[in-house]
Amino acid sequence: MWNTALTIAGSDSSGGAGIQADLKSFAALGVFGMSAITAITAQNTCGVTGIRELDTEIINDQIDAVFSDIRVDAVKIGMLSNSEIIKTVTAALVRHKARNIVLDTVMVAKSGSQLLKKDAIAALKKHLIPQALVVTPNLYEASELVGFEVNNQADMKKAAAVIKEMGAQYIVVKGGHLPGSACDLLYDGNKFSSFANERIDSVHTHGTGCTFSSAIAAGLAKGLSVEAAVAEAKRYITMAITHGFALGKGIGPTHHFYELYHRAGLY
Ligand SMILES: Nc1ncnc2c1ncn2[C@@H]1O[C@H](COP(=O)(O)OP(=O)(O)O)[C@@H](O)[C@H]1O
Ligand SMILES: Cc1ncc(COP(=O)(O)O)c(N)n1
Repeated sequence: MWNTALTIAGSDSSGGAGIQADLKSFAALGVFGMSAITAITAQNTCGVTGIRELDTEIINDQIDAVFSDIRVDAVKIGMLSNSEIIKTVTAALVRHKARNIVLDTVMVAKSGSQLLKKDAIAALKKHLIPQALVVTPNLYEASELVGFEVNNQADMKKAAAVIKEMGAQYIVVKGGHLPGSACDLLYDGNKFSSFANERIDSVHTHGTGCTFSSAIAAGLAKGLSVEAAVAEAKRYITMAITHGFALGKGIGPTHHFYELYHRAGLY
């Protein structure tokens, strides 16, 4: 019997981030992946050259089609683009009593393009964050959510507590953009746990946030606790960045082959 995960996110034509990174991560971690596409981006390793948001009817229909037929063990949410899409996705997830929702608060691509309209941040806070089991903001996203700068571990703790108040059950503030070790902070409302790894000196980090949040969803789909799913996702993203590669002329993608290594006893 397969464990399943649904990604609700944008498409990245270059395959490094978005829906494509999510499905690759699910497959590498042994989970059957499904998708509901919110927006199509024309994108490569150098940047985003076009965005088309899908209309909310077809977004809703994709989610309904999956839930009305298939057991969904976890849901990963990525690029949502605007507040109407946020409201549609939230309503569908509530209607279907979706479990194990991992919300990656995607706002701006590493190459600089806006993937969530600024005026949609309020909708994210009001509608979707309260439905999430785990929210995974990076430093910039955490700061946009809470309204103050998040630049160090102390700020990360303060931000996690504020996001917890918004209604999420667990918060992982990602420290990938801090100098020094790559240290993420998990907060469950009571205690903080750190997940740290040596920083990998690589420019090929296109899709790291997508990969990390999908790996958490894959762990939850397989029945792991949140702590164990975050720990496994941290190992997975570290390997995926270690083996990231120069595809194209810009920021290359992470590499997804954890399960093969794992099965071969190499990791
Ligand atoms: N150079 C790096 N070396 C090791 N881990 C990294 C590196 N960059 C990011 N990470 C890790 O990748 C995950 C995604 O983080 P981050 O890059 O901060 O997110 P985002 O893609 O949303 O900006 C986190 O677990 C973070 O610690
Ligand atoms: C469709 C889509 N979703 C998410 C990201 C964020 O990924 P990154 O921050 O690595 O650019 C992206 N670039 N494209």
